[in-house]
Amino acid sequence: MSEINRFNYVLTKLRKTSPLVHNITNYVVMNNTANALLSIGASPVMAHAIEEVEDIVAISSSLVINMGTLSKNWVDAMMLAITKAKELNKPFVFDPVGVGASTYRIETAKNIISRATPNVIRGNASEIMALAEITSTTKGVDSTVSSDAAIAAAQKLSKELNNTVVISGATDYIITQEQINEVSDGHPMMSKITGMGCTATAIIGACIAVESDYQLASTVAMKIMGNAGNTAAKISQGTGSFEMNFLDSLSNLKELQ
Ligand SMILES: Nc1ncnc2c1ncn2[C@@H]1O[C@H](COP(=O)(O)OP(=O)(O)OP(=O)(O)O)[C@@H](O)[C@H]1O
Ligand SMILES: Cc1ncsc1CCO
Ligand SMILES: [Mg+2]
Repeated sequence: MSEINRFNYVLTKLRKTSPLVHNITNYVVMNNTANALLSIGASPVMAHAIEEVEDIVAISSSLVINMGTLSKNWVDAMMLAITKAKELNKPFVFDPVGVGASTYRIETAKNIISRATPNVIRGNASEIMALAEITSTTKGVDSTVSSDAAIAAAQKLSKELNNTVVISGATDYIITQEQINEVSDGHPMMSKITGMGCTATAIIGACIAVESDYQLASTVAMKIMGNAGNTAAKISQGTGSFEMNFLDSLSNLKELQ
């Protein structure tokens, strides 16, 4: 099977099975993320109450942990959810939003990773470099370095954790010890709308729910982002219409190119 056919096979599986994806994510992006998951054909649930996260993990096909807007109760809920996901063998993806920007984020990211290894980690270049404890200049939640600058950091992380590490940017790198996949689709406008990275992570969550080759699943997710971004950019006047057109493009995406 050609590479693009393998990608489309994963997309078809996603649309056919419509997996329930459990998100513990941030206040900023919660609505966009849920709509993006629905648009691509997955079924989102946003749930962070300590009282219910274990039950929600149990009925979901994957878990997305995003540390965009942290506070104590949310972190406690994340830890419970991660433990349950590992116990039940459900895949989980981690988005270390803004790690490096504060001691709290650094400590929380460390605690999350040591609770159980995320099957996939997706961040921008600054975040991946900070996570790999390589000197970085994280400024808030946006990246200050290009994605290729973080490749060595991602390889180090992936080797230590034996997982898939995704660096997003103009070119996305989807990295394991064995292989580096690259996706260069997409449009610069994508970095001008908040939460596009969080959407990428959530779509990785949807793909790992249906494909157990997590590097392949993550590559498909970044292709989905890139294809929809390309299509949306062609018909958008600016970032506002781009955001709306991006959802249209996700829902109308027939086949990955
Ligand atoms: N210059 C660019 N050209 C093409 N695609 C891009 C560009 N910059 C970002 N993207 C795409 O935008 C999406 C988000 O990546 P980005 O690295 O901006 O995430 P992020 O910094 O974590 O975003 P956020 O924290 O706002 O959610 C990815 O799918 C990536 O491929
Ligand atoms: C802007 C912002 N601040 C915390 S989370 C978030 C969404 C992008 O990650
Ligand atoms: Mg981000």
